Amino acid sequence: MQEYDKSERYLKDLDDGKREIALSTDDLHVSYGTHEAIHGVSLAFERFKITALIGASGSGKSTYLRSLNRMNDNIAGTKVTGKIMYRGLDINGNNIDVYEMRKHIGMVFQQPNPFAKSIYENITFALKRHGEKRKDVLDETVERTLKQAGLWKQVKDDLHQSALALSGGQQQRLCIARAIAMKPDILLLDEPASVLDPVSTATVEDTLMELKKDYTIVIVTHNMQQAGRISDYTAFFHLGDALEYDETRKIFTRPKIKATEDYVSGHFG
Ligand SMILES: Nc1ncnc2c1ncn2[C@@H]1O[C@H](COP(=O)(O)OP(=O)(O)OP(=O)(O)O)[C@@H](O)[C@H]1O
Repeated sequence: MQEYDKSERYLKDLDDGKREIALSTDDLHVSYGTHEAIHGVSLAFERFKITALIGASGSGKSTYLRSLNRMNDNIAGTKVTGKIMYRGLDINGNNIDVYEMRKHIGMVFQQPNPFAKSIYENITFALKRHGEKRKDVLDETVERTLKQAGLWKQVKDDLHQSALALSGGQQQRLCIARAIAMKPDILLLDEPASVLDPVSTATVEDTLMELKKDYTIVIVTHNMQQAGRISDYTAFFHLGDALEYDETRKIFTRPKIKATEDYVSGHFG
C-alpha cells in the first residue's frame, strides 16, 4: 500500500458563507469496537448538488455515509464521535429522534431491497405508518415519486403488482421513489448502481441528475466514470481519512495530491 502523508490534505472549504450547506461533519470519528475506521473527517455538502465519495475498498466511504443518518447506530459496538450538523442541529447528539431525522435524510442501499409488497405499498408504507390515510395524498405521492424516479410510464398500469417482479434497475428506481416519498432534504446512496447492468445504471444516473433539482445527494461509488458523469463535488477517501475534496472536474483533471491522482488514474492498489 502506498505511503501517504496525513498532513497532506486538500479539503475544499465549501462552508465559506457563499454556498448553502445542507449537511456537514466536523471531526467525525467512527470505531467498530477497538478499530477506528474513520479518523476525524470534516466535510460540508452543498445543497442541490451531487457529491461523490470515492476511494479504494475499505477506505471508509460506506462507514462515513452510514454515519450521516445514523445507520451505524444499528451496528452493535459502533461508536461515532464528532458533529453531524443539519439545519443548525447536531444530529449525532443524544436528544435526537433518529426516526424523525431519517425522514429528512433518506438512504438507498447497494442491493435493491423493495418490500415483498406491491409497488404502491412500497411507496406508501412509511406515509401510512405516519398516519396518512387520505387516498388522494397517497395516490399523488405514488405518481410524483415514480415520475421523479423515472419509473412511472413503465409501471403506472401495474401499481398493485409485486415489486419483486420488477427488474433490478426498476427495483432500484422504486427504492429511490420510496426514499423520496417522505420528501427528505438529503438522499444518501451507497453504490446504488453497482449491481445493475449498464442500461439500468444509465437510467439510475439520469434519475439522480433529475433529482438534484430538489435534493442534496451524497453517493458512494467505485465507478470513476460515474463519479465524473454525475457529481459536482468529489471527496477522496484513503485509509479512513478524507484526503482531498474539491469540484469533481478538478479531482479528475488536476488532483492536488498523488494518492488522489493514483486512484483516479487507476494506478492504486
Ligand atoms: N460492520 C462492521 N464491523 C466491523 N468493521 C467494519 C464494519 N463495516 C466496515 N468495517 C471496517 O471498516 C473499514 C472501512 O470499511 P467500509 O466498508 O466503510 O469501507 P468502504 O470504503 O466503503 O469499502 P467498500 O468500497 O469495499 O465498500 C474496513 O476496515 C472494514 O473492515
